Amino acid sequence: MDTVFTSFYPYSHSRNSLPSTSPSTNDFPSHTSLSFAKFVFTKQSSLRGPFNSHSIKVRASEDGLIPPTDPQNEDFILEDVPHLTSFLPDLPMYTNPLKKTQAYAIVKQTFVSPEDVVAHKVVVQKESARGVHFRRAGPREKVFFKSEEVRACIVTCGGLCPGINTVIREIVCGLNNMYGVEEILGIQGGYRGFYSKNTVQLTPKSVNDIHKRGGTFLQTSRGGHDTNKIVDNIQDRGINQVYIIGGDGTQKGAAAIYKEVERRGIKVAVAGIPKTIDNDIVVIDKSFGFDTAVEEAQRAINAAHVEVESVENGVGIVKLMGRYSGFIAMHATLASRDVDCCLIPESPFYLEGQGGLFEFVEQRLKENGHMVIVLAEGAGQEYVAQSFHASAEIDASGNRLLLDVGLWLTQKIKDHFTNVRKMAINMKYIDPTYMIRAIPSNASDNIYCTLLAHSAIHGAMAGYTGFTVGPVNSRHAYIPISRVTETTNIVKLTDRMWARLLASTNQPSFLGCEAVQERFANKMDDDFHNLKITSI
Ligand SMILES: Nc1ncnc2c1ncn2[C@@H]1O[C@H](COP(=O)(O)OP(=O)(O)OP(=O)(O)O)[C@@H](O)[C@H]1O
Ligand SMILES: O=P(O)(O)OC[C@H]1O[C@](O)(CO)[C@@H](O)[C@@H]1O
Ligand SMILES: [Mg+2]
Repeated sequence: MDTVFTSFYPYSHSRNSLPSTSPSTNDFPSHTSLSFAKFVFTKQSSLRGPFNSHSIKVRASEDGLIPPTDPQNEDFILEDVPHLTSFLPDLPMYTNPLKKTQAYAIVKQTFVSPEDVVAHKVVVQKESARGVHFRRAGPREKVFFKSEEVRACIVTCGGLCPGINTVIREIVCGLNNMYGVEEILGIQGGYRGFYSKNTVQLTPKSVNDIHKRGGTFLQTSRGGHDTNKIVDNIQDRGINQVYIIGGDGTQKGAAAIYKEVERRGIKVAVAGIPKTIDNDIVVIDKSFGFDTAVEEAQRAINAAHVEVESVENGVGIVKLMGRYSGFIAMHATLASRDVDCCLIPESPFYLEGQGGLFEFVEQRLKENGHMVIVLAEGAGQEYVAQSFHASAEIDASGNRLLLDVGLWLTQKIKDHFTNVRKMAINMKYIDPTYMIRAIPSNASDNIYCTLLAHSAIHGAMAGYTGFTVGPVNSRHAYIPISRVTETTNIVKLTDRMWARLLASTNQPSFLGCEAVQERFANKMDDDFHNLKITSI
């Protein structure tokens, strides 16, 4: 049976208290300097997901490496992030200047222990395996950049999201105030800005109040990722820390940049900060700006409710963002209490017949005289495509462009009640799509953005690269980029949250129809997401 060894400590216990002379020699273990690292092991059969580049896989018998016998650590997995020393083994390291800064002068425990890890799953049973862990984010005692040597850049890609400007501001202010970094460049207009636009110099002064505005101070774009041109540009400009803010597509781009940097063997730390209004990035608890968007969605839902309760047989439809993941719609519905029915991409629905949407609308109109439907933009796309005979279009990044399910549903309900039921209804369709993401972040998202920015800075300064930061069970962690791009976060219909929504709205689950049941059965397995994407 294969045994998997994972490097656990960047340096051994005895080496944690390194002399404060700087630069010190690098004693980071490379993949081969196994004697410095403590290993934990697990049986390969118990592993889920791919290994990142910092996991070490060896056959004990082939390599003659016998793991320390530690029954306590059996089944403990560290999904570690790459480090610059894995391809630049002789990099010098320095004492972290943080302790000398105003902010951290009296902090009791300034540095995160290299032993600190964050558990992926916190609900366990007595007999559970210890499972997957990520390296805890935060400042390290030793850094791999001298402050005056750092030349950082920030880029924002993909769609907007509340809080992007806060992240930009806090990267600039954090680098400057905590590490004394002066050279920070803004890459304008997304990935293509690396090679097609001039950079802007970012200072704490120039970004001082950008967090009060929505959007991105640096502008954004889709498409235009050309890895070679980007890395050429990074080299030409002497950039050695790259902070990349964006969604799943952006993180894939960040992984490609990291790999090319590693191939060229240049000292450049690549840090990803996950951004997605749809909350569709896996592993992390929640994406920044999500709460703000849900809050803003309340205004649209409230408007719909006011409109429909003021007329006879009022039916309100509110369309919210959510390409493949219905989190915004689900959370906005749960928060509002004015919503009668929530339709999301993950949950199939049908219109006609017993247990269908038309029947439910009629029932609610009879009971209450009005009703509100919240609709995620990605819901029911296959029906809309059939009705409109539309061909698939994609954006510059290759994302499928969605058809307007809100308009489609509005028309379907109108037709049904006017022509079939001969019943007058008052339809109100509200489409606040961009309004919920084009606003500044709320108070809690602002704090969250600050933590993300700081975690990214500490990680890059400590020499980590090819990582994404984010909270895992409320603790910020460094997560290998590949881990957050391999799959997409979707609402699991089998989880209690969706059951809570159904229990709150008392809407039909739409499982009465045979065709839906068949699709639902397919969706229940882990491949649901892939099935969904290809089927629409
Ligand atoms: N597989 C990939 N490899 C390299 N770059 C990619 C990849 N997918 C997307 N990108 C690049 O990442 C950038 C953003 O991608 P995309 O438009 O899909 O937005 P996103 O980051 O997923 O954000 P959002 O959640 O707002 O859609 C684009 O410039 C695109 O070219
Ligand atoms: O900004 P664009 O290109 O119109 O894209 C909108 C899409 O971006 C997102 O906000 C994030 O992926 C989706 O919810 C939405 O479908
Ligand atoms: Mg995306």
